[in-house]
Amino acid sequence: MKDTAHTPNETLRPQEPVMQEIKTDVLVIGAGSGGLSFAAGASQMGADVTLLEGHKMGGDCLNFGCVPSKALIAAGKQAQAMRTGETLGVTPVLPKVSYAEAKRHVHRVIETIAPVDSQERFEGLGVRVIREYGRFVDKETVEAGRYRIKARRVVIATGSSPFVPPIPGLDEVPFETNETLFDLMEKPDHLIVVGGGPIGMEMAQAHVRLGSRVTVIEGAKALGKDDPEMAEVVLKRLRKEGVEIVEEAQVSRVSGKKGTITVHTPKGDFTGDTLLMAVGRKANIERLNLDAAGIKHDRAITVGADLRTTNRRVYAIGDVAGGFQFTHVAGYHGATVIRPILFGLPAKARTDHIPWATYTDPELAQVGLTEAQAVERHGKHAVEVLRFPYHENDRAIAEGKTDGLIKVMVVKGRPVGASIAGEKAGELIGLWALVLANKLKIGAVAAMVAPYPTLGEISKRAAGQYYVPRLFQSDMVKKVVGLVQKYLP
Ligand SMILES: Cc1cc2nc3c(=O)[nH]c(=O)nc-3n(C[C@H](O)[C@H](O)[C@H](O)COP(=O)(O)OP(=O)(O)OC[C@H]3O[C@@H](n4cnc5c(N)ncnc54)[C@H](O)[C@@H]3O)c2cc1C
Ligand SMILES: NC(=O)c1ccc[n+]([C@@H]2O[C@H](COP(=O)([O-])OP(=O)(O)OC[C@H]3O[C@@H](n4cnc5c(N)ncnc54)[C@H](O)[C@@H]3O)[C@@H](O)[C@H]2O)c1
Repeated sequence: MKDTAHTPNETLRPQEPVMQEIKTDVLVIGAGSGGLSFAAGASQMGADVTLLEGHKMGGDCLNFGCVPSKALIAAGKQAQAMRTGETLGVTPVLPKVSYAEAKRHVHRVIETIAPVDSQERFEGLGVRVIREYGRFVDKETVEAGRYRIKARRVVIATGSSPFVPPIPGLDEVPFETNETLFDLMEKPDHLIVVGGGPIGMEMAQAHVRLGSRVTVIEGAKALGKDDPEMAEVVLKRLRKEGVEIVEEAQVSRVSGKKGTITVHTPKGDFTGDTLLMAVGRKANIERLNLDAAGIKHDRAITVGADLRTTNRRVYAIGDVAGGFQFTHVAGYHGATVIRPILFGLPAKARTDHIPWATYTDPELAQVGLTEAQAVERHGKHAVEVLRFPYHENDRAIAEGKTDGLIKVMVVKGRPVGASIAGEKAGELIGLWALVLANKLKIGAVAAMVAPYPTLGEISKRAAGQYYVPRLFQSDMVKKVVGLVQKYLP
């Protein structure tokens, strides 16, 4: 026998990995929308940045979220365009849909965008990228694989994962989440979606358009985070396209097996061949060992408006910080913490100017307060609600996209919120996000000249409503005009 020089103890124990120490200005944990935004900015401004990613570069948005969902929605939109158009003189046809090809489109879109979020790109920017999960071992040290990292500041950007509720029977049936759905290559015959939030409704419409039967089971109200009047515009269209939407139907039990799955609710039992769970998110905090670093958390990490945790050296941004869960919010958080971390200057993240959009057709978009929130915050008498419908917009009429409306909530001449349901609502809300971000008066929008004929004119027309009672229904204005006309040469 060869070599018996080691002790018996050593033979039993695998060799300890040699820990490599790293000292860095900033350690970023998580390479999703938030972590990457921060890392790109901080490294280009001269900071020594180390970035940990345990799974895929780009995080949820690129791999399992915004990007694949919008790509699949695009396939559904194309199929729907072929089914419609009779009123425009174009004979509709029944589209031949290859679900697998639509999914290949999804994967190609991810691959096309992936280089922007890649390890190579970030290393090119000077970021030290380590492909490991990180966990705190004390207040200023994080371990990741064979690395022990000490950082002056830490940014936690570990995002969120699909929340799977403890519904009886769910552990015994196969189900999809946003992490598996985009790899499913076989078209569901009957997709049961549990959860009528943005994920559920976007995927419900994409699937019904691609030829699946779809039932959405919602425990409360579908699209319940939006203004109900605006949400109804979308729900009406989805129902018209064949999506069955069952509201106030909290799922009590799930039963069945692969291919035949039944969801039991107080409103009845619903059976399909594929189940998608889309009932919200849970923050990715389990692996972080937050207690070792003195970082307070409940379901998400506790932060103040400055995005600082209870450990003063550590910040939390994006989905893991609770609050709004959107890619643009994660990016905004990343940009916000650049100031304190790189320059030692104070910075606070605002929430009053954050827009969001749900990419159903028609789209649903919001910034600031909804009508109900504005009334609750400012009182019924202080809030003026300006409205304008799509069916009075010439471009919408020309294109046959007349479902929808805009509502703008104004307090003392300043918009505090805007809601749009209709064609390209996600694009149109940008103007109102600018207004709210800069606390502009409604007059700024009324003074804008919008090109004719554009959907964007709905914003100007809504703003114009502010002046209708003040100019067109005012006895005083009429008196002044009468007087001036009397003496004007
Ligand atoms: C189906 C779907 C559609 C969506 N559509 C939109 C949309 O259209 N528009 C929009 O604005 N938002 C959308 N979102 C939300 C958006 O994806 C998230 O808000 C965004 O990705 C959050 O970014 P983040 O940086 O906080 O986290 P993530 O993007 O989730 O990134 C976190 C990263 O951290 C990594 N990580 C976790 N723990 C550790 C650890 N301990 N160590 C190292 N790495 C770790 C993860 O692997 C992940 O890569 C959608 C979400 C879903 C699920
Ligand atoms: N277009 C976008 O920007 C976009 C798209 C998708 C997701 N997202 C982000 O991802 C987040 C998560 O989306 P989501 O749709 O999973 O969550 P969500 O929390 O917005 O909606 C989940 C829905 O599931 C319902 N629900 C919960 N438990 C249930 C049960 N047992 N039975 C029946 N219904 C139940 C809730 O009442 C709720 O309406 C969103 O809040 C959003 O921030 C954004």
